[in-house]
Amino acid sequence: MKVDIISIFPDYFAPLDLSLIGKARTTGTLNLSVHDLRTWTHDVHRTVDDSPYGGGPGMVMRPEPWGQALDAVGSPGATLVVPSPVGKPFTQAGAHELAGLDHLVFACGRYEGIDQRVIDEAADRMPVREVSLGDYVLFGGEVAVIVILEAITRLLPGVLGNADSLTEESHAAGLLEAPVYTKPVSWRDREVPDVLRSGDHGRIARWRRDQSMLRTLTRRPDMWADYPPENLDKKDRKA
Ligand SMILES: N#Cc1c(-c2ccc3ccn(Cc4cccnc4)c3c2)n[nH]c1N
Repeated sequence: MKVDIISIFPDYFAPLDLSLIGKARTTGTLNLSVHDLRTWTHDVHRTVDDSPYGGGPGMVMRPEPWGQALDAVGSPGATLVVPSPVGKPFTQAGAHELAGLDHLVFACGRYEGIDQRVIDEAADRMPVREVSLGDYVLFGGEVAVIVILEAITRLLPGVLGNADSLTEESHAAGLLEAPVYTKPVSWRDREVPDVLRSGDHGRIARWRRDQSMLRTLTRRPDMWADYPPENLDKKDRKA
């Protein structure tokens, strides 16, 4: 997968050299490039923002640098992903959709956002996905791109050592994950549930499914209302 990120803070993405994303870059699974939007400015101050038409607080990102950046970085198979407070909520299903694409271009806005004409003009020549991480306001899109890119990269072939980690993932099945435990078996007078030490894999699977359902019911009634998701195999539908 080819990924290009355009930002006025390219150093924000230094963490993407670490851990499993860094390994995915080294192995070639992820072909990631980060670009400084100011590359496409031509004034001495390398200006990327200006005051908003119609007045109002803050500044807006100018369209010209973005237009030239997308011209330079885009490709016939590219999809533009724009983190935004007004975007569609980003979900695991959205991560799966993006993980199946060949080329993603992430546009990291700042200030009060990017001139709307950049999004509209881009949509005339490529798919555009405006996505939001949640109902809170960040300073810009960079943190969202790191989150989105991590969710996507986990789904790419060969990135997660144990492929079962993906197939057993509860979010994919519309539930929250069950609690996890490791050694020691007793810690500060708290014991690992006996079932997890029973060696009875069927019983363990049922316990984990029950815990996932209980957590989802009590913590995420919105998810519970949609459970089971349409995409769930019939074999997984039994309680
Ligand atoms: N994804 C996502 C986001 C953002 C987000 C993303 C991109 C930009 C670019 C600029 N801002 C700041 C800003 C813009 C408009 C009004 N108020 C503040 C951003 C916020 N905030 N919250 C999320 N879940």
